[in-house]
Amino acid sequence: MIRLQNLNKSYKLNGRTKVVARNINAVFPTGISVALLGRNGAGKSSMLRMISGAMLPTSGRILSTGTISWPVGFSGSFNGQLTGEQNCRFVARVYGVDTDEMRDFVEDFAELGQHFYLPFRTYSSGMKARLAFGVSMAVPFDTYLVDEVSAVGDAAFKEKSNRVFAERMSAAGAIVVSHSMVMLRRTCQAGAVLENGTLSYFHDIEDAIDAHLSNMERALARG
Ligand SMILES: Nc1ncnc2c1ncn2[C@@H]1O[C@H](COP(=O)(O)OP(=O)(O)OP(=O)(O)O)[C@@H](O)[C@H]1O
Repeated sequence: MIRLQNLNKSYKLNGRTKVVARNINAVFPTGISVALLGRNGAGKSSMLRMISGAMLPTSGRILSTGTISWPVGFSGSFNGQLTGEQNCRFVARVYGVDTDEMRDFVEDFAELGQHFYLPFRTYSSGMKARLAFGVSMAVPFDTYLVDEVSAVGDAAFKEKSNRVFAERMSAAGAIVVSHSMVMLRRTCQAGAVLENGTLSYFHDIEDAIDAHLSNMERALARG
């Protein structure tokens, strides 16, 4: 369970204040995949960054009874001088995963060939994304945070990514940000809608999508 307690977050930019969380109190239950919906700029990525611990709220707390991933597919923490394989081993040690198992899983999943043994800085963006997705899936978290990663690669690779993610979801939960309702319907049972700093939680993904679409229509009508 992830509990947001009196959560506030605002940014100050060029003398203007943007509020993305206004005294939010909410619970994301354990073992459920929740879509995080909201219009562009509503604060979805900010919310995921706060839940992952990468960014602090302005005030309030986020409490969790289980482990939470970094945003799935995020490759910003890899060391460019280390090979893909060495980065894997490093992450395995940090998260207490068997290093050989992690290496074998990621090598097989990411399909990087010899690049797996070359420095990460030499990778194409697709290779980086494949390594990052593989490493994310190799660590068993209670909740995975997913920010708009439509799987990279060809159709077969996408199919494999979806399959592995679905396997992880059988024993874990997720908070998923995506503008694709197809992807969210496929992945999530529940939904939370962020609008003007307020978060509304819906146990049924369809109710969340309805609320989100209504917000979009209202915004369009306002111009
Ligand atoms: N570091 C920052 N400094 C100032 N403003 C920021 C910062 N990060 C985000 N913002 C602003 O906060 C708001 C929310 O951004 P965020 O990326 O969390 O929204 P989002 O819902 O994920 O958007 P999108 O759907 O467009 O990806 C936006 O108006 C953005 O410009």
